[in-house]
Amino acid sequence: MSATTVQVLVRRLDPDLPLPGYAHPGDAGADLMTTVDVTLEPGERRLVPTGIALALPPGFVGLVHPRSGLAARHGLSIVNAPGTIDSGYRGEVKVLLLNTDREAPIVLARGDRIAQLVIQRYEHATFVETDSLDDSARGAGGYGSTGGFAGAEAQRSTR
Ligand SMILES: O=c1ccn([C@H]2C[C@H](O)[C@@H](COP(=O)(O)OP(=O)(O)OP(=O)(O)O)O2)c(=O)[nH]1
Ligand SMILES: [Mg+2]
Repeated sequence: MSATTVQVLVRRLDPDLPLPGYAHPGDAGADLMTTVDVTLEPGERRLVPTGIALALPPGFVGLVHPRSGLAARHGLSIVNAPGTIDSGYRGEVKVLLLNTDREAPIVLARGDRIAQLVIQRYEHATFVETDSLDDSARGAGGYGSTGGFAGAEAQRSTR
């Protein structure tokens, strides 16, 4: 079964690059490209233009996610992952890339696919103030209250 589709108007600010596209029919993310050549030194971050501006319909949000292949192979990430593209935003979509590698620079060329845009529906809440919240199984437990990973437990027991 394929996903439902929503029409999104796109301005190509850089007409020589293609529209965002899905690599496979079942993919959640449409790949975004850099319009510029960029070299990120180890630890460096850079706001990179994608050459597109969107008009997402009301009730939809665009989330800019890293690409896992570039993350695994080169350490390329996104500082604010996932970036939020509001439906009212008409400016250029940009990606705040980060080279997490400690040693190697990451060299990107114009047209390289640097991130992926996931388009989702969202809800707006009405925030209703109250003095007490109902009980739940989790309660106020968080930040590792259910345990960590095996290595962390082993480290603790040897201290
Ligand atoms: O990765 C991103 C994140 C955001 N934006 C654009 C679209 C978004 O609608 C706008 C504002 O983003 P956000 O609300 O995350 O940033 P802010 O720091 O809260 O800025 P603002 O005060 O403009 O809301 O910036 C991008 O192009 N790429
Ligand atoms: Mg904001």
